[in-house]
Amino acid sequence: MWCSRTALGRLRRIAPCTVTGFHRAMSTLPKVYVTRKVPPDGLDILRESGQVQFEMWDSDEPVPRVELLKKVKGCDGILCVLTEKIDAQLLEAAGPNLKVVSTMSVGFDHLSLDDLKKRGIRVGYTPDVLTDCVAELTVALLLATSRRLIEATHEAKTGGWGTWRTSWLCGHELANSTVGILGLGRIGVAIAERLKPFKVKKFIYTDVEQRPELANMIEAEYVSFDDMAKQSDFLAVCCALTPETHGICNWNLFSKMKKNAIFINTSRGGVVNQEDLYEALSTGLIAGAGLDVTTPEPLPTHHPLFTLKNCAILPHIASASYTTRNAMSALAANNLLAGLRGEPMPKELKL
Ligand SMILES: O=C(O)[C@H](O)CO
Repeated sequence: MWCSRTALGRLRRIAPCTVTGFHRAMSTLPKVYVTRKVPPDGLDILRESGQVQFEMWDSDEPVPRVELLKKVKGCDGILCVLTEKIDAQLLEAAGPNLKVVSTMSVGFDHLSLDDLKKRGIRVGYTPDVLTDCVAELTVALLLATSRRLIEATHEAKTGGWGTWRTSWLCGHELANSTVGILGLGRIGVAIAERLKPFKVKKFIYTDVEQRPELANMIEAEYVSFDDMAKQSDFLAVCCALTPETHGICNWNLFSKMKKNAIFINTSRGGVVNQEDLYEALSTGLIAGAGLDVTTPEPLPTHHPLFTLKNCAILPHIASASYTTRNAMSALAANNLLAGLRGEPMPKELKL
């Protein structure tokens, strides 16, 4: 249950899947469209601010594109989630009033930054508030993959559990291992901090440049991309999806990795070439993969990756705790309001 002082019931429902703020009648206030039912803390902030009139797509399903294009017309601000493409077409539909786009996500690959910049539209996002939650899930996924937990519970439930056997369901342990981090930021550091007590021998990282301040926090050594591939027993992908990182985890990477290596991705599916990953997993080139993100999402149930025992797939839940999702919605609302007031946002993306 969401931790909230204000339930959606306190908002006025005017049509299926649409909720408006109390201030809608005061038509001089900036107009905002909220593209998804967001957790209550953010809604409370918008409503109690008295600074905006807002309308929300009151559903857990994405707003249809046609509806979205209609609804953003004339808006001063948009509060969106990662499933909405904020591109030239949408900005054109919104028109010249649009000043702020606030996304309830740390990732921003769904935003066309060039088009936003060209139009002088400011962008808010939600880093930091989800770091602990994402790091926690990444560690859980890494352990579930390396110790084959999903396979093991399946065996136990479906009669595969015979007598105790010497090498049945053996996996790989963290003690004395080398953990590689692809893209060292706040989340990479938080993952390493959580893994350290498991007696990891060495942390290494690679990035477009060295990050000494962050690296010092976890005593991580900077290595080249190839060396990270060659040395890592566990490789955690933590980089943002950009044109530079698109498909960066491909055959070139997997073919250099150790046979016992475990590949973990909780960033974006687009950084991985999934055909190459399938090949690497199915031929034993690497030992296993844990994915919280895929392309597309949802990944169709007939996708070949689902047939592999050594591939654990989660439905993009890294930030899914009640506390974190509420904090993300509150930060997204505060970013939006600050942007509309023309003030610095708590977390603004520099364009
Ligand atoms: O970008 C984000 O915020 C995550 O992927 C979803 O929590």
